[in-house]
Amino acid sequence: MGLYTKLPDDILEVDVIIAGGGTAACVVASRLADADTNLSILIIESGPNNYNVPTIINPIFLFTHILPNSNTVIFYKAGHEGGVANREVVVPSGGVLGGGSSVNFLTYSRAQRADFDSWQTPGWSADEMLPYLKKLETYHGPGATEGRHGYDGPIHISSGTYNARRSEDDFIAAAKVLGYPEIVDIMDLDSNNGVQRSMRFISPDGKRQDTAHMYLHPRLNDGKHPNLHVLVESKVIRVLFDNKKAIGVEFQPLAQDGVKSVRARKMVIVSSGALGTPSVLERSGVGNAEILQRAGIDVVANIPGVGENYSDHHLLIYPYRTSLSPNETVDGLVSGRVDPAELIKNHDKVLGWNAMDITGKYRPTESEVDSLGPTFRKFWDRDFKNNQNKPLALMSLINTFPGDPTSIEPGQYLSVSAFSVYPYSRGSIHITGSGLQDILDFKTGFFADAQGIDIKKCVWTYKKQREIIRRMDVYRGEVAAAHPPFATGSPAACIKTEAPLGRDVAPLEYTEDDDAVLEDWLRQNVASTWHSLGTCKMAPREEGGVVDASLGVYGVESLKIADMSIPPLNVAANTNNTAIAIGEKAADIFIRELGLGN
Ligand SMILES: Cc1cc2nc3c(=O)[nH]c(=O)nc-3n(C[C@H](O)[C@H](O)[C@H](O)COP(=O)(O)OP(=O)(O)OC[C@H]3O[C@@H](n4cnc5c(N)ncnc54)[C@H](O)[C@@H]3O)c2cc1C
Repeated sequence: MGLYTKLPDDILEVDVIIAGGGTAACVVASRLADADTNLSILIIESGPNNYNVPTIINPIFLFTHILPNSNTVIFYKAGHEGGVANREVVVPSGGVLGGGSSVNFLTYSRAQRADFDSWQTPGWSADEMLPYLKKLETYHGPGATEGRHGYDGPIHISSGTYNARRSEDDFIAAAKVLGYPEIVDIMDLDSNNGVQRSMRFISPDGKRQDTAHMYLHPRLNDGKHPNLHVLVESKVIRVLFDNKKAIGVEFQPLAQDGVKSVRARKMVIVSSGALGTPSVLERSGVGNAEILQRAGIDVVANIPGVGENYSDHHLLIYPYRTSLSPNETVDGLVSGRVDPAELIKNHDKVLGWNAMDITGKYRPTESEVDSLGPTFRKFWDRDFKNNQNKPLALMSLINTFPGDPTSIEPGQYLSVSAFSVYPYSRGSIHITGSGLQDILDFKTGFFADAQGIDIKKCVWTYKKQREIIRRMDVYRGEVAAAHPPFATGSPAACIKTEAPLGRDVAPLEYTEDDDAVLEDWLRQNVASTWHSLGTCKMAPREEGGVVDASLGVYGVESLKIADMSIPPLNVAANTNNTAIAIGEKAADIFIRELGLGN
């Protein structure tokens, strides 16, 4: 099998090197390997191998990957930022073979039609991306709109082996009262403003559908791809150039002293993720000349867009007390009352669950827009009002308390993971020195937009999700410590209740003081949704672009980027599906340019 922790001495040169072995990279490598089995390909991944690791292949262990001692994610730490009450936000990102697809929360979510179209790049419109969205999947869900899904691709999309039907039905009924109907397939690019029973990156028999297991490992193991090589536990330092042509990479094996290098005859593809790719480029001399010179790097190409335009979604998770039973949440597992080894031994059906049974895309009513003030109204009218395809927020139902279980009474909890989309604020990530050990200058930009629109979106989202949950039969009050500290006596204050409030309960009223408390709390608590993107955007060079429509880096030759660095604008979706589709599209482009296959 061509998977190594130390590169064999006889591999000095290959045709194609892929720097990073994450979500998009595994797709690109596999499709290139199929197109020509003689093409030699080397993936270099900084994280460990993921093959058959129980916490990866069994969806239920999803939360373990973001624990502080995790060795499957990279924690990118930002500096102190005013928009987030001077906190240092930490953004986890995939850090294992398979990248984010191997550690993520497995929610299947597709971008909206308007999102791909907004990129305004030939070849990347929604109609042009649909074939790739279909090619990647075998869809087992209910499809409302004909022709929108694929039925013979590597990634199985299904509802998995388990769900908590009572809370699922309850949420759907509560959301309906507020004007958000159940939509059978909200992921068809065109549907919006409703809720769906979750489809997941889980096969019908309960296994995670990451791109390493579904694309790469089968080819490494089938004996038919002898020229496909994967080096793990080795970090790419930089791309090597001959004049302006990319001819290889320099890398640091984590368990060995000394820097190594390997040459690429035809192409180098950087696929280290939106937070990893910019530093690889900058250490190679491709980036903003001033930043490079400050870091002591010789400039190969002055491309000021590298590391700029960072965006994410703005996440808040709101927990609630419930009347659910132990088999309807994963609180037992998260708090250590359930033994994971027993679940595995018994092939328990719960292993194939991600504890998130509902997803949804939501827009405010016109009167809710008015309640957010005249500046918000101006932006809404300009960017959303007449484009019914664009939601303002996405929300998922999580069947657990996802924080520190010792901070709450043992019990059964529900949480809403709520994130606003299309952020106006932008951040950046840059190197400060030439080595891997030099800290990165990372700004998330969260809530930094001058007009304060991004925080208003989260104000609306907070109120909306709370109204839905208050109408659920299983609702028993908020977990007050994880909600804004509204004044005692305010109608908005958190409550405990022993009985449901009913679907027709009157909406909560928020005073100006409550709104101030809410905004302050949002700044202190907003977090990453792990949907980093945009740091090497695909756009004209004079508009801050880093790659062209064929993913070629401006100013140099034979250097490509294929990962979530390239979307110029954000998408109203969890981003894994878009990353895989980018991998599929990139592979087609590279196969054509390399003259492979037919
Ligand atoms: C905790 C978490 C939960 C998420 N939940 C969901 C979800 O439920 N649904 C959804 O749709 N999306 C989700 N996402 C987002 C989604 O998984 C990512 O957008 C997607 O995986 C990004 O793919 P990528 O190819 O751009 O980068 P990645 O998959 O992150 O791949 C980059 C790879 O490069 C490697 N690397 C970095 N630097 C170097 C270097 N210098 N040398 C060598 N290798 C390097 C990394 O280790 C990584 O494996 C989640 C992400 C995370 C982290």
